[in-house]
Amino acid sequence: MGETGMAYELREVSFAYHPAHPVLHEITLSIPSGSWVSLVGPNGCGKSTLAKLLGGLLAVNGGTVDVEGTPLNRDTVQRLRPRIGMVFQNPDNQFIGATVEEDIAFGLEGRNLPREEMVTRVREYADKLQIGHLLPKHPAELSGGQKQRVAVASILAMEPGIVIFDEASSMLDEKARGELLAILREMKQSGRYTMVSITHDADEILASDRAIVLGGGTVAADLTPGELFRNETLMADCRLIAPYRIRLQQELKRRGVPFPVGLGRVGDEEADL
Ligand SMILES: Nc1ncnc2c1ncn2[C@@H]1O[C@H](COP(=O)(O)OP(=O)(O)OP(=O)(O)O)[C@@H](O)[C@H]1O
Repeated sequence: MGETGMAYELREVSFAYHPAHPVLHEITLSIPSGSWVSLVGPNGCGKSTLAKLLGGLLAVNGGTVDVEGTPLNRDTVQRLRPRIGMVFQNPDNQFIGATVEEDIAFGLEGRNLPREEMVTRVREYADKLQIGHLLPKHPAELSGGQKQRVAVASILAMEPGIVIFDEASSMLDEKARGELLAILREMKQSGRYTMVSITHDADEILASDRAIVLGGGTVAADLTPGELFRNETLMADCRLIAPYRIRLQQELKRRGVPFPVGLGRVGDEEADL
């Protein structure tokens, strides 16, 4: 039931939409069960492509993607796909049902669950995502943030071992983005999910365990969020802006001013900024 998340093992993964233009070249990478990885990099470097390979929406041209020791391929993809949830950028494109309740139930319909269990599960995940009161609503009645919470509820109701967020918060306002981040943090804390998020949001990166920087079709860097934020070249390449407190710390250090006690630091790894 995905109680501890499912691990990824990528070996020399290559992919091209057109043979003349390779996008990813021999990527080797481990994502341990229950960990949360941020995938960052310049525009067009292949983040979404890698997310689709991880989600089984695209097939590799070379190498292997193992999910919990099973290679993701034509023979296994049907079985593994329901264990891998994906949340995309545009909340409108993900709504399938006529109501929130139908939308969350939709993915469960192929599972042959007894009707009562299905209703209980829809209610359980709607409550977890604090959208229980929205169950009878039509998508047109919801805000972008509410629609993204429905998308997450629909996926979590399937009890996946892996959830991939592809710029899931980028179309949301600041409040909704904060709410989605709180959900991601809770998911991480539960230990039930392995998570991959493609994001430009510094707070989201900071909340993850590790940042993988894609560049030149391969893994250009694999480091902690603190290390990434300290690396001004990588930050600029990836068009990322560090969280405010870290920028403040850096600016004070540049000017030789000690960081004021009591302002708090962002994670232990920032101690030597
Ligand atoms: N369906 C497609 N057919 C052909 N080429 C594609 C397709 N999708 C993406 N590409 C190309 O593959 C490369 C990688 O695109 P991808 O969307 O994976 O990058 P990305 O890092 O997610 O970009 P962004 O940060 O702009 O979202 C780009 O050069 C893009 O133009």
